[in-house]
Amino acid sequence: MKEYWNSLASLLGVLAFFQSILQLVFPPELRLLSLKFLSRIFHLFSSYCYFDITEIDGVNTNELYNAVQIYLSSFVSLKGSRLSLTRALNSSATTFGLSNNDCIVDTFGGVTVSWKHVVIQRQSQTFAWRPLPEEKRGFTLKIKKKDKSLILHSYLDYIMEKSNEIRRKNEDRLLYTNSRGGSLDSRGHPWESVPFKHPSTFDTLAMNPDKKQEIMDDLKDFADGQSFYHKTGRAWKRGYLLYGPPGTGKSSMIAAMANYLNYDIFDLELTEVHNNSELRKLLMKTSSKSIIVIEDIDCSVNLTNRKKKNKSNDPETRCVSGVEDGGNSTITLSGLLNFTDGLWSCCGSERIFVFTTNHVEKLDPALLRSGRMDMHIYMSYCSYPALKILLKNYLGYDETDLDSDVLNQLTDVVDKAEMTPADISEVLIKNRSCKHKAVTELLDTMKIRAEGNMKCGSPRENSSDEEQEKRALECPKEGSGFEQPCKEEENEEMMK
Ligand SMILES: Nc1ncnc2c1ncn2[C@@H]1O[C@H](COP(=O)(O)OP(=O)(O)OP(=O)(O)O)[C@@H](O)[C@H]1O
Ligand SMILES: [Mg+2]
Repeated sequence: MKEYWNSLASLLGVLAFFQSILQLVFPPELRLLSLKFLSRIFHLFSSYCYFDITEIDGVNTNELYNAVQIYLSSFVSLKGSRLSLTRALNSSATTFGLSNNDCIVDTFGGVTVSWKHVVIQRQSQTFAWRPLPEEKRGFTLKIKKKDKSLILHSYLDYIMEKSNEIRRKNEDRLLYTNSRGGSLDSRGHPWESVPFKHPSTFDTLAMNPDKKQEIMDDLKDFADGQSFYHKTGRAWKRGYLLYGPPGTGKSSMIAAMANYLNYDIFDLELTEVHNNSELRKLLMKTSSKSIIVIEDIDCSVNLTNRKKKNKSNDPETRCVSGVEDGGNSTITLSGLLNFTDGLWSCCGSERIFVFTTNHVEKLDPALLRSGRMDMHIYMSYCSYPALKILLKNYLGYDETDLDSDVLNQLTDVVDKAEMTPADISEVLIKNRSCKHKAVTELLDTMKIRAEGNMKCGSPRENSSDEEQEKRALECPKEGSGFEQPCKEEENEEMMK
């Protein structure tokens, strides 16, 4: 060991000697080159090697940088002496980080490695497609040359895995939005995020318990299904279509799904996306273990002037939204389908697509076919089993807490009243300080609604939930978001 230090000291002495000679002999421009050359020689003899992990790799964010930061923050608070502390807006967790130029030592598989956080000021920008951060940040990993293969193969994978685990466990999950349109922030992200705090869970969701259990089982199977999807050659993704009247819990269901699986949510505002390539970029920037949501998909469809301009007979190339200007600034249905189904949909894994609509009959069947939307979930008006959940949630009431006569009346009227869980919640919240009053007022409201429905003829009288969807699938063009070109247009096409 002593010998080693002696030889290192003499090598450094030689380097210093050469440097002073260089300063005397060489002009300044050659000095830099010669120093680089000497440092190469030094590294050649050194038993260490170094890896730089920069925050931004070209134009993209370096996932490894983020992973290292999260991984180190999990134990840096115990080992480090000078730390940087951060807390995101609305976040409930404080994050520890290494300060500028500070080092920390870690061990993996009996091997010791050293991490250094390097922050340097970026030179003033002359021209850039997008503003870059003022600082250039990165980690330098220092390891012994002989440990290179262990560290590069196992340690970095371990860090990625560990950081994902930590992120899921400690960090608030995030709700992302693309409200900024397609523009990127200084770190190259098209999505903005806030901590996701929606309290809805499957316990609080009022719906038929069997249906609820079926959905929960399906989600669990999906989340645990890595090997199944791999074995069967399927992309590890799943699509759910939630449809039903307003206030029946579609958005609450999405929140419950995210809370159940511990996934982030990417809430895609389709009207902010200008064309297919922007849509693809947004998709590429979503992370694994996430739910990608398009709410009210029928309302994202802009039919203005579509008949005149869009003459394609192919339903999959019709315009979905945006202003048409020769095809460059529109999203086509095929673009949307590729988003959920095509090759690009497989960049990343373990992702769930959820579309919601109040009018399933307005959707193009291409969107509904299985493989795209694997499960169609009808969120219905409040049924008796769902009412029981609401009474438990808001009043703490079980069936046994209710008078048998009231119970019978509720059972009798609940379906006829066709009230949404949102309507019922309103009555219960308003009277929650007096439980008895809450129940009687709810019963009265239900009776009035049921009577009204009897008089006017309920829109649902002649069709069951499933029938509604079947009808929509059988004659999708009526009122569809993707109408057939009219006869005149068809003739024009044929003349060409
Ligand atoms: N099934 C349900 N279980 C529990 N609460 C519900 C349910 N449906 C609605 N609610 C209550 O009503 C409110 C509105 O529900 P939500 O936003 O989930 O409805 P939605 O179906 O998404 O409506 P829209 O079609 O207008 O988007 C929620 O805040 C929730 O408290
Ligand atoms: Mg909603």
